[in-house]
Amino acid sequence: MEKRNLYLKTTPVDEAIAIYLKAIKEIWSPIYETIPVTASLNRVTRHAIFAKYCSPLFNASAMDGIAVNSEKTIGANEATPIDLELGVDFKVVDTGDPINPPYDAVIMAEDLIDIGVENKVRIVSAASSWQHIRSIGEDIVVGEMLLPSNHKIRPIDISVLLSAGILEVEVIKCSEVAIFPTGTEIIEPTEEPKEGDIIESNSRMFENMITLLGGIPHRFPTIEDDYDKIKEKIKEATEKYDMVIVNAGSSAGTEDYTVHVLRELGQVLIHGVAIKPGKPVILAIVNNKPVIGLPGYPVSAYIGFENFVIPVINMFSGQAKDKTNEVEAVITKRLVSSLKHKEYVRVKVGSVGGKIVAAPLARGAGAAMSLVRADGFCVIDQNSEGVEAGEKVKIELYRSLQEIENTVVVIGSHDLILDVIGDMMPNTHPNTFVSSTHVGSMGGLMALMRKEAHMAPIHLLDEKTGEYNINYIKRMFKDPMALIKGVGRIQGLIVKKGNPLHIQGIDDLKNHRFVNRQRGAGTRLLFDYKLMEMGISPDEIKGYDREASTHMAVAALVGSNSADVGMGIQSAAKAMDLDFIPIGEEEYDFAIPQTYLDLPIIQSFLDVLKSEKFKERLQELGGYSLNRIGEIQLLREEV
Ligand SMILES: Nc1nc2c(c(=O)[nH]1)N[C@H]1C(S)=C(S)[C@@H](COP(=O)(O)OP(=O)(O)OC[C@H]3O[C@@H](n4cnc5c(N)ncnc54)[C@H](O)[C@@H]3O)O[C@H]1N2
Ligand code: MOO
Repeated sequence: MEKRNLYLKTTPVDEAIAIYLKAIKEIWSPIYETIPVTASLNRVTRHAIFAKYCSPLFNASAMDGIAVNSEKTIGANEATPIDLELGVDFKVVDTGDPINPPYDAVIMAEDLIDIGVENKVRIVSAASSWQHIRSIGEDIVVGEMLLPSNHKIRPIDISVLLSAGILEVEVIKCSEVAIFPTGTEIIEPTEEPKEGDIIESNSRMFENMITLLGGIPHRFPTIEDDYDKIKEKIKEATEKYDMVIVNAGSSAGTEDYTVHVLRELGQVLIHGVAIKPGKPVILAIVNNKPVIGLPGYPVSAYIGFENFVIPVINMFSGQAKDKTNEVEAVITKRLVSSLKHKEYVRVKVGSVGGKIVAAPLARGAGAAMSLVRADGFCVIDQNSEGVEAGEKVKIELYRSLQEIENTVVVIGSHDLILDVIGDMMPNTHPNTFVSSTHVGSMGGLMALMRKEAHMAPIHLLDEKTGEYNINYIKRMFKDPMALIKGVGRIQGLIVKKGNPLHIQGIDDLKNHRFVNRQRGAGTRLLFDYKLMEMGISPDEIKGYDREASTHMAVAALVGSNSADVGMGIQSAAKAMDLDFIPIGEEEYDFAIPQTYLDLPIIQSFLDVLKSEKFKERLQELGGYSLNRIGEIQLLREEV
């Protein structure tokens, strides 16, 4: 067997970065360059910059009107107006025109009275000297400091520098960063993937993160898992660039060569940091340049970049890391974390009834969508074993609090209609958003009880009455509740295209591989109801205990031949190009406390739900009936 890098010890995050930055400081000194001011946006000044010219450059009229000598206007009033003559007593000026002796004041055009005599105007109040004149140097005086050293240049700074006669500026050179994806399984996004292939995506993320930081990325083609090739490319890059990122191959796989190459070429200061995701980070110095190995999983790669690449680029550009926006929130789910690492849990954040709540998203290092969906991170310190549901936690937010407050928090059963509403809301009602988390109908009602959501989309069949939703809400809630009617959904069996196993109904499931929904999901209840009606025992269904958590997940399992059949909605089958056998129609509605009904964001949500455009989009998806959509049913009178 080939050699693996089994690393038993990981370094705490703060210690790792301190060791690394200290080592870089010893070998690095900043490089400067002089560039035109016009091209200096976001660059960082080396020295303080002082004005070469005054601004204004001369005494200038601040208004359109006439320039006068104020002495000649003394005594003017309604009873004793004064008439002034062009060329003798005044000169016509526009805003910005120079004002020179004998003139020392400007009267605005609208304060002049036309007396019908050519070249004459009348005034009925005196002008004070220097009125409506911007005097020389009023804004900027020669020699004044315009910008300090180590200042990041903004658009207004460029304008002021130019006004003060500065054409060039000495700035810190941008860091040029080489990026190397590695891995024999990695293909270009334009190639057709075969089994085992992974589409290259991380280097594009790094490239853009570097650009946002003001660096210059140089992204290279993927290097296959070949020791000598990796070695040659890294060595070459350290001769040309300020920093090198090597992606993947950082861990313990038999083809994870990065750390061995870096040990041969230079010095590996750290391999393995107490961070999750992101553990196998490598911090090295080769040829007096920092070389960072980031793990291959997208979330690990992102978090590794945030924690280790950003501090180095910021050090190079003399900048501190942007302060993260921190808020305190109540965590909606228990999070267990090991004392072995600091953990970055991605969360969705909402503001419900004056309380900020954070719902954890998928924790896997490969779950890139958790980063896309997240509003922030809940960072669990290395010395903490986790947090209990309902505990207060600190969240590093990367959306504004205002956006969070304008977001309808929807937790419950998933349906594609939530994605459609989420897509439409910000367009039809600017600055309003929908965030939806999928935990099944019962999970949604529980979240509503804990006041962690505004509404819960549910489809819960009462097995006794055959009625949907209402009884569950009445039974569970003391507070006055309402039901916003949603859609009728046709539920059925999702089977492969062409239905090769000739499945016609629940009767036919016995010999096939079934995939069920999770306990508490409405679809699961309907399935159990149907089994009961038909007198079939769950034991007779192969795969009854195999659970998927969304309709789309069920469809994906059938589509990939990992299951023969599953129960779900027609739109999921359609989206995956599968066949569908209808079993029954269910009511997918929104449970909501009555107190939230009048909130402006809920009103916007209702507007979208009732709009023609929304109905059109659902018709395109198919599988829905829309007779009562948007109707509000109050379930208990308010007390
Ligand atoms: N026995 C052990 N195995 C693993 C350990 C460990 O401690 N012992 N650590 C795990 C952890 S934690 C992580 S994180 C991963 C990181 O592994 P590598 O950095 O060596 O990365 P690969 O194995 O090459 O790839 C992981 C995954 O990411 C995909 N990938 C790689 N490059 C890209 C890219 N440019 N764009 C998109 N996706 C990429 C790759 O195909 C894999 O699926 O190791 C665990 N294993
Ligand atoms: O460090 Mo790995 O990223 O935890 O999965």
